[in-house]
Amino acid sequence: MNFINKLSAAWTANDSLLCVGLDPDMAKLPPQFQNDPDGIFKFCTEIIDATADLACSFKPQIAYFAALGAERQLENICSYLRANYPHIPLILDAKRGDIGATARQYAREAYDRYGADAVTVNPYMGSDSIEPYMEWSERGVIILCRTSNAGGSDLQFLQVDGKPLYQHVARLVAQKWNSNGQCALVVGATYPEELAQVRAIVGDMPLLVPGIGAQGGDIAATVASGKTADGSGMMINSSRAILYATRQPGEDFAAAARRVALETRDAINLHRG
Ligand SMILES: O=c1ccn([C@@H]2O[C@H](COP(=O)(O)O)[C@@H](O)[C@H]2O)c(=O)[nH]1
Repeated sequence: MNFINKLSAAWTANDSLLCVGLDPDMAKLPPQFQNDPDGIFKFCTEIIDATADLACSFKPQIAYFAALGAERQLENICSYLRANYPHIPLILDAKRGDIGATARQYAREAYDRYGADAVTVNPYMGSDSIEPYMEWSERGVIILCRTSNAGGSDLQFLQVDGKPLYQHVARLVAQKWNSNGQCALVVGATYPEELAQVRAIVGDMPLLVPGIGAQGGDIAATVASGKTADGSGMMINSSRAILYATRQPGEDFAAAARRVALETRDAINLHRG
């Protein structure tokens, strides 16, 4: 099954637009994992087991693994996801961007090494930097459009022919790059007005929407701005707010993660119509 169909099936199966982000920060892990050479794997797989029935996707952010030399643990987490939850899309958040020959290696890393259903990429280097990913025609290519950080405005808001650059990216992807129907866009929940603009440009294209939870994006405004006519169309990501949800010392981290994932999934669903 291709990425878009798998995502659509997961929206329905789990009645969820929630993407659970896997950003394991060693300093924030429960103490039992901190000196364990397999601690990141154990932490992430417990989070996955606790939230898998509430999520439409999982999104490991590669920097949290690479910074610690923990790529092997990321490989094992991806294998675990594919073996135990093959119906839930795995999105590798890598934000890659390079010339075609190098991009092909990044695509191999995401799709072959990690077995990701989709990978995030940066559009700044243009179409030939994106084309290698398209050769994996069943996999998704998720392109940065209007990112959730304040500094995203420095370039993404530059006016080009009377429109902000992020709108040109949305139009370019929807009208040209998405010829095989495998593209999605990243649009931050912190900018609901721009999210609505992107939705108007791209029709039903899926959007990866980070920025709720720790970044403070408003769930009601996000859903109202980004949903498609059938009340879906988004993978709304929350990472730290779920991973580090314990409120009291001694509280079980996985149970706390499940509690927040459930609250978030249900808060999103309240506004889907
Ligand atoms: O515009 C973007 C693109 C990607 N991200 C990534 O999403 C998560 C957000 O984590 P939280 O803890 O929920 O804030 C993280 O992996 C970012 O690298 C983003 O935030 N904004």
